[in-house]
Amino acid sequence: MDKQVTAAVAAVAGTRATVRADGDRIGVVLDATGLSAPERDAMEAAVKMAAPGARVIVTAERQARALIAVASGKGGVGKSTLAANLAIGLARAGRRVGLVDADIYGPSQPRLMKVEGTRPDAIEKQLIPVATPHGVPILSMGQLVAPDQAIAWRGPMAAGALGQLVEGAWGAADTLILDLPPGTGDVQLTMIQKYRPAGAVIVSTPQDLALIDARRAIDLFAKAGIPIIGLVENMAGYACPHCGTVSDPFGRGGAEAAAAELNIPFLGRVPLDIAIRTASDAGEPPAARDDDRIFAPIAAQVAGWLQDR
Ligand SMILES: Nc1ncnc2c1ncn2[C@@H]1O[C@H](COP(=O)(O)OP(=O)(O)OP(=O)(O)O)[C@@H](O)[C@H]1O
Repeated sequence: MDKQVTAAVAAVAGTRATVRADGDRIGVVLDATGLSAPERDAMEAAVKMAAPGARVIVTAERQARALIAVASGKGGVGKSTLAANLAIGLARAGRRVGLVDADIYGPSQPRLMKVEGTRPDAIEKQLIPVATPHGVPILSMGQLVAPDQAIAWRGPMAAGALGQLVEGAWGAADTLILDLPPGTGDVQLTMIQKYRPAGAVIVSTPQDLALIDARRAIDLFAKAGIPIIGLVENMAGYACPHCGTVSDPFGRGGAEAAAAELNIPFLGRVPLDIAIRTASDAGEPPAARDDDRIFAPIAAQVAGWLQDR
């Protein structure tokens, strides 16, 4: 296909346009979801200019897009790591996934997804998600502010910026993973109420304290009427970097027992493994590897949940 035409169309319509061969003509499918009639007409005209003679089809159905919140009761438990790996795992399981990094206090998805330093373009103020090498486009708070700038936003500002991310030009994505800020304060509650995720995945470490925090996170979703998809126990057991043996310095089974007690599904354990940290820091989350046996089963359960709901 004519690469120049594809590039010219992308320049005016971003990810809203899909260019394909249509017999001996070129066909462009334009997703006008969310555009006003004048905006849609203007974009259609621009695409026709960019691809003279092409058949342009404008679609505007609302995508049935499921938003999945990844949350934790406190910071540093591996919520962002899980969100990145879950997004990649779901994409590998056949879903069209986008990743929204709403962690205003420590947006780390650009690094995890290997697009550090990128900034999203915008069309008519709508942000265009940034493609990543892992097949999961992202929009991150980290792309909207300088990396070393402390983000101490008040609730309404944070919610406004998050709106721009969630309402980006996600095109055909059927699933959005939302990496929430840690904690259970007003910022989180506002976000949950405003964007009403289809379900939530809670991340906790095995320690009692983290579990108490996790219970608070579960409570927050329960209050808002959002179903809990399940609990993931991170840093569960220590994987020896030399022999691979997993030991349990913090005990074993606490999170699983807590999940049973709270009547929510237990989605699995992720060991504390230096390889997970180094791979994630290098922008190569383990879920992107064919031999991943840790995140794939967790993603499969979330995919199953999405299918059955
Ligand atoms: N299972 C694991 N094994 C080893 N290191 C891990 C594991 N999970 C997360 N980490 C590391 O722990 C650190 C914190 O993880 P991460 O940023 O995902 O946590 P978070 O809960 O999102 O934190 P924050 O509160 O800053 O948003 C990172 O350096 C990450 O690479």
